[in-house]
Amino acid sequence: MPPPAAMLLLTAASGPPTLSLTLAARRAPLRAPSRRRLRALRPARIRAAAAIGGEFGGLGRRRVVVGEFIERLRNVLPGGSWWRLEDGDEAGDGAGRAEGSGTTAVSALRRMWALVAGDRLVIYVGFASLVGAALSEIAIPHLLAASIFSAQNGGAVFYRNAKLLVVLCLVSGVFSGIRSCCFGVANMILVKRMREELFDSILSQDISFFDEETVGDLTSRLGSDCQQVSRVIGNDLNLISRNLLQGAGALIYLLVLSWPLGLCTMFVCATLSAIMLVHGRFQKRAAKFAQEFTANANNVAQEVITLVRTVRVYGTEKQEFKRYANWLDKLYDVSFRQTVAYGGWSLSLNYLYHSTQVIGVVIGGLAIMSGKLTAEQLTKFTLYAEWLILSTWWIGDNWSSLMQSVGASEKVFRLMDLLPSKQLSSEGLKLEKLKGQIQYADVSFSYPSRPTVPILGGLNLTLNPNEVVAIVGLSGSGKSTIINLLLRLYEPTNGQILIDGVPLTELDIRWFRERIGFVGQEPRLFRMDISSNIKYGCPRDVSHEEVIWAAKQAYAHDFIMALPDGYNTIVDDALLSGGQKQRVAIARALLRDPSILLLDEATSALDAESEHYVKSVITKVSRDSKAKRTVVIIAHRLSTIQTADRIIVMENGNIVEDGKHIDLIEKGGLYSRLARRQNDDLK
Ligand SMILES: Nc1ncnc2c1ncn2[C@@H]1O[C@H](COP(=O)(O)OP(=O)(O)OP(=O)(O)O)[C@@H](O)[C@H]1O
Repeated sequence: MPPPAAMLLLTAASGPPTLSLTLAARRAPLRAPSRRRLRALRPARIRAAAAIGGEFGGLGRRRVVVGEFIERLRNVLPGGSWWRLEDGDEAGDGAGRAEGSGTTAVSALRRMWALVAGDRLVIYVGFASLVGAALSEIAIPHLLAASIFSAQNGGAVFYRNAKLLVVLCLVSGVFSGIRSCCFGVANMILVKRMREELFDSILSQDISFFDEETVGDLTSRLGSDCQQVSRVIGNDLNLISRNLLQGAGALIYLLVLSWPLGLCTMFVCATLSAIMLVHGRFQKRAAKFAQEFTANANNVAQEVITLVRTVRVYGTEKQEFKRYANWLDKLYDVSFRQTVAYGGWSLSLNYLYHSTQVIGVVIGGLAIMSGKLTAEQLTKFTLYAEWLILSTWWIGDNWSSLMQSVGASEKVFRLMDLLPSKQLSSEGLKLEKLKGQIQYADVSFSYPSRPTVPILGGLNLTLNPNEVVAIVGLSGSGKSTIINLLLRLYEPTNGQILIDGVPLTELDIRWFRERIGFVGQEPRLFRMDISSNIKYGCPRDVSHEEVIWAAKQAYAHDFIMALPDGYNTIVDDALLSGGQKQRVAIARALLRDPSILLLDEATSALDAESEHYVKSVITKVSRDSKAKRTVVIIAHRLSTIQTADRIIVMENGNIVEDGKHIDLIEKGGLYSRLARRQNDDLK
């Protein structure tokens, strides 16, 4: 029997099933339930008995052992605390978040239907084939028994039955093939749409959303959670419908054949269905926990692999392995309970299945002896009873799998339901020309993830068109935040930003961003060739010559030409030095020919010579009389901004000085102290 899906969740995202199962098993040897947990769960009554045992010797100790055993037994029996996943056990600390809104199977299926409704024809054909296959299959046991017993008498009836059997086998085979194919296709469509919608929803969230969500969590939702849902149509619904039809057919046949025997079988099936519902509900809850633990494990893996150089240098491999293995242990724990529950479900099935056969043979045998039933009828009964029980089993099996998928779909749908960032959905103004005047009017701001920490308090600042303004100040004083607000990555909590006199919130944000060139503190590159990295996001078509021009302006051309494939060399974040990445980012910004150029520590990773050249390029570009632009430069190295028209000095989210280099030096305030310290450092 297949392992429950939770055991494979991790695998779906990160490797072949066997590998992760082995890993999980190696990390956490079989244990049920853990002693540590049982000790924690042991009631005060037993602890008191233990104390008494200490005082009164052997008899007391034996009572404690028996008491412990009974308590353990109660915990692992159905309804015991071991099955209550929400309790403060090992699974609990990460799973508080696993508690969902309680999506029901019906509402989850309705959502899934909405995703595939565009291709409903495939599903209709699948269902039609399903009915065809089920009807032809349901007649097979009847014909089988009839053929065997007609063979005793020989002759035409036997040959007719045999011919019918062949035809039915063929028909059911063809219909089954079409059914599997159609449901498989529908399933692929479902997963594809689900991933597309989820990715689209994630991409359209406000930036503050990404301050709170982790990459591992989100990729888990896109990877393993969507994969888990992928079995819904292809497997679960398909097989549940088929077995419902076949089971109903078998039940009607049994009741017609012999109603007392039919009722007996019905009773067994009702018991199985009740167990199935309880089991399904448990699997749904467990799936949410497994999903949460998988996401946490993915988070750790993602973080550690991204920061592998830091891990290696600080020698924390073992520590990180433990952090990862800790989540695997939790995943193992919950999967272990799922497996035990599955075992209980199989045990009930086997027991009830064989009981039905025994009851059928005993009651049927008595009926044959009393002449109320023929041997042929009893054979047919046995075959259909078996069919009915197995159908119920399949329904139960797929029901629990369906519940796991519903559990996994909850978070996916919740993410899909998040409203997109307003700035992406609203149409705004497009000015005839962006002159480049920027005005911060009484702007206050706190990051949404830390709403009680004020970063800017009533900032008033006007940058004139074509002005080159440098912002300096101590680390953490809010310099980058000013740029983040201008880029509308965050919205001010108070006040507003005006561009050419128009509130930034009223402008079409795409139009505005197209006119901005931005080089961040730690520019990141996409895994594609250098030329595409330079062209990235450029709102107009650009020729290769223009790309080379921008690269030359940013002093990137020489190092690019030294790479194996020149401009066609595939690069990513790890394949270039910090200074090289910065130069590519500067080239990217210059290629846009922006009206506003924002440079946040754009020269911090450059060597002295490149910095000198890039500095002159920035000065040249910002003073280009043909292409006038407003330039905002954030810099720690004050030598890079001495020629700026204005220097703004920030301290604790406020502007404390504003003027030209020479004036600020003479003033003897924070700027001159910073400049002096840097000069002293150079001596
Ligand atoms: N996404 C964020 N969420 C919460 N707080 C943030 C976020 N980004 C920055 N901060 C906080 O806002 C404050 C100002 O940060 P900011 O990056 O604007 O400073 P800065 O002057 O540019 O610093 P540096 O010169 O070191 O880059 C800091 O205290 C920082 O911890």
